[in-house]
Amino acid sequence: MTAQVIDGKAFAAEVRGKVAEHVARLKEKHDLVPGLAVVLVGEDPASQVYVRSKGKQTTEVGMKSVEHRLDADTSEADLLALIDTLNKDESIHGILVQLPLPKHLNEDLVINSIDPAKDVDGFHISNVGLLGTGQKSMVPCTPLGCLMMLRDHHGSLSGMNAVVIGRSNIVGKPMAQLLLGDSCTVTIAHSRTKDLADVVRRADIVVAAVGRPAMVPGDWIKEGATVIDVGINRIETEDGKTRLVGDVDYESCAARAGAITPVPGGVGPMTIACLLANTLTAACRANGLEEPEGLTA
Ligand SMILES: Nc1nc(=O)c2c([nH]1)NC[C@@H]1CN(c3ccc(C(=O)N[C@@H](CCC(=O)O)C(=O)O)cc3)C=[N+]21
Repeated sequence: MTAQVIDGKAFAAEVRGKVAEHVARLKEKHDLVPGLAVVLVGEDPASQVYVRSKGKQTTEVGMKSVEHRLDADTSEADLLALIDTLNKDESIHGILVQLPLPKHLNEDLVINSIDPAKDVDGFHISNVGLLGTGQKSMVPCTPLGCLMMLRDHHGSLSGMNAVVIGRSNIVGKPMAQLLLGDSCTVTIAHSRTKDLADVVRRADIVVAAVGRPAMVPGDWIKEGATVIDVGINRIETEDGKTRLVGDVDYESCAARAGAITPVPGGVGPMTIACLLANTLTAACRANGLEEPEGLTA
């Protein structure tokens, strides 16, 4: 079998098209422009990749984009003061603080100071609790993007065996919650999981989110399974250049899977599209307006 390639780049463009349409309607009918503020502290390289396309795409769909770049040695008090200002700013509906933060800043404290209604990353403890209990929340962008691709490919996910490799708060855990919400039988595997190969071999859906280049070989994949590769690892090639690879060994996994997301061009673009979708959702909720369909969990 050769896997169908799930084109995240094309799907993300479709999602952005829907967002743009809805944004245009909000502007026309309600004179409302959704606004997204991104706060970047210091110069983490992974965050740079992300910020590059993000501001451009935000304005492309007709939303307001604000960027706050702070020095790496910014104090916690100063960062909290900025978040407080953004919380109170009615033109801002979404606030994203780029992670990781420099070590002297308490990440949990900072994230939990964001107004949960503006927490477009879905990382605030209130949103985590709402998602975990099946209530309306802001859903983390990467898992939301993965869910959209899975729903698009399969229709219903009900009863499928899903294995999530990775237990991070930003991908693994919320991904598992979303799959559970769609009635999958969910296993969360991680670095200490015994017989990981056998666990993965049972999966109809494999979501790899560990951050280790090509750590899932093709012979772990059940024939016909769907493989969602969340990893974005920059590795050095023999000729001294760098290249992006995922957490799964693409060639060997594609040879066995029914469908697979590539890296780049898979989950990454969907993450940004979902950030825009979440900002739109937040703006609608803040104004008591109908939410866009198919852009939330
Ligand atoms: N609070 C917070 N929320 C985040 O969502 C967040 C963050 N902090 N910090 C940094 C990471 C990184 N991240 C990426 C998203 C999309 C691509 C993406 O679109 N990648 C392209 C490739 C880009 C390239 O070519 O270098 C792709 O996979 O096709 C990459 C990285 C979001 N992050």
